[in-house]
Amino acid sequence: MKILVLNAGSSSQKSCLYEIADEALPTQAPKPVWEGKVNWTQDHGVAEIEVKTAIGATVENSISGESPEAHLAYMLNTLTDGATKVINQLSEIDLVGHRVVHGGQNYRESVVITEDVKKAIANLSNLAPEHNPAALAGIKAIENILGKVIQIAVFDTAFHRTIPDAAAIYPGPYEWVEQGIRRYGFHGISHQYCSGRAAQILGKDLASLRLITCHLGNGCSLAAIKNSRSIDTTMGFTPLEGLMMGSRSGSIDPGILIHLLRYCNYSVEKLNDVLNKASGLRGISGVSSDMRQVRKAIAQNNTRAQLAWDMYVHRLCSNIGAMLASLGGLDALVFTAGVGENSPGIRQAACDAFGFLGLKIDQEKNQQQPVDEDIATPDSAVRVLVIHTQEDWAIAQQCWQLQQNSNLLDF
Ligand SMILES: Nc1ncnc2c1ncn2[C@@H]1O[C@H](COP(=O)(O)OP(=O)(O)O)[C@@H](O)[C@H]1O
Ligand SMILES: CC(=O)OP(=O)(O)O
Ligand SMILES: [Mg+2]
Repeated sequence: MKILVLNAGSSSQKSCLYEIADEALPTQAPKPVWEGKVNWTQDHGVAEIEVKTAIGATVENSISGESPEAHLAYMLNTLTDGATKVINQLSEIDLVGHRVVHGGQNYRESVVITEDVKKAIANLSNLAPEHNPAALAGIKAIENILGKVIQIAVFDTAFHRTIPDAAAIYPGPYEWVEQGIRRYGFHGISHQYCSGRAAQILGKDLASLRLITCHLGNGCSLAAIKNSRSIDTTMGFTPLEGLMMGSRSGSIDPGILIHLLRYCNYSVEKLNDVLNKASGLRGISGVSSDMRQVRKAIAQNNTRAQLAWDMYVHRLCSNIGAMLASLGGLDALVFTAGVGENSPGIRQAACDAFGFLGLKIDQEKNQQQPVDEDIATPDSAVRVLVIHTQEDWAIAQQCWQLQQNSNLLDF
């Protein structure tokens, strides 16, 4: 079965094609046969397109002008044409899976995308303005390019549906609960994938483990996982709550918002832009939202970059502490996503703060680009894992499973 996955971000569309046997899922993520990425981070209107295949063919191009949909069409065209051709026709694709960040109250599991589902994703765009519109654009582009193929939405909020009310409800007026103003949590596809992979690496039953998964990418969140379920997380009603992130503030005193609106001439739009795009590492360092650039600036004695690093670590540690309290103990701390997988310094700083638990990491292993590895010392009281998150594979698995359960392809 051929499953195409689209992972929409605010400034990129990543995509990959998996070929999976109809009979059974492999126990570990296979290499996608084809991977494509459209990046819109450069100048306005310029799309950088990168494509590679499992056998090493690549295509790189930048296109100026034309619509984002035309850019996606160009990327998908490389599936059937040129050096990266892996299939003869797009109609060979059986299912298309999409990462959809916000599923709200009604979508707690993966679903086949219908007109109603599209409307719901559009309505939830208010709550995930950087993410849901991009997913919807991907869904519409696929409709136009691939016609009637079955599309499936896999929600980042779904894994967190098990968070108990005491952790999920905000202490505002009770009407908020009735209006759906509660914590949903995000990065669920990644937190769930990493929890399963952690159990595999440790050779333990997932249900027996208490885990904290630290998804530290552009967006950052933690999840507390017990009995195979998410029981707490740091993101909330929107992906803005919790940790300090690349360009998002994470949690701040809501009184600041009232102050800015009342006395500082802020419009709601400006507030949204500042909190989502001009805060976090970027806002404090004044350098970049990218941890690599912040590190470089620190090496050049940039004091604001150092402050941004220190704040990031402080907030990471205090939130790990909060997850620890929800779990009542810890078997493994898991690091994943861009920063979690690639920054030994962040891992070291977070682990040092929990040395009092008897948690110890092997400094050498920590430095050596670990992938899906336990980097704790043999005598550490808590295991420490670095796991390469495979959101796209997790989405493909969900699509495969949904097809198995409901024979989608027989209709
Ligand atoms: N070698 C590295 N060292 C430190 N941080 C890194 C490194 N490589 C990537 N990153 C960080 O990872 C971030 C992107 O993480 P990623 O999980 O790919 O994000 P997303 O999927 O949210 O776009 C970058 O902004 C950068 O800060
Ligand atoms: C939900 C979220 O914050 O996603 P990302 O990290 O991809 O921006
Ligand atoms: Mg990501």
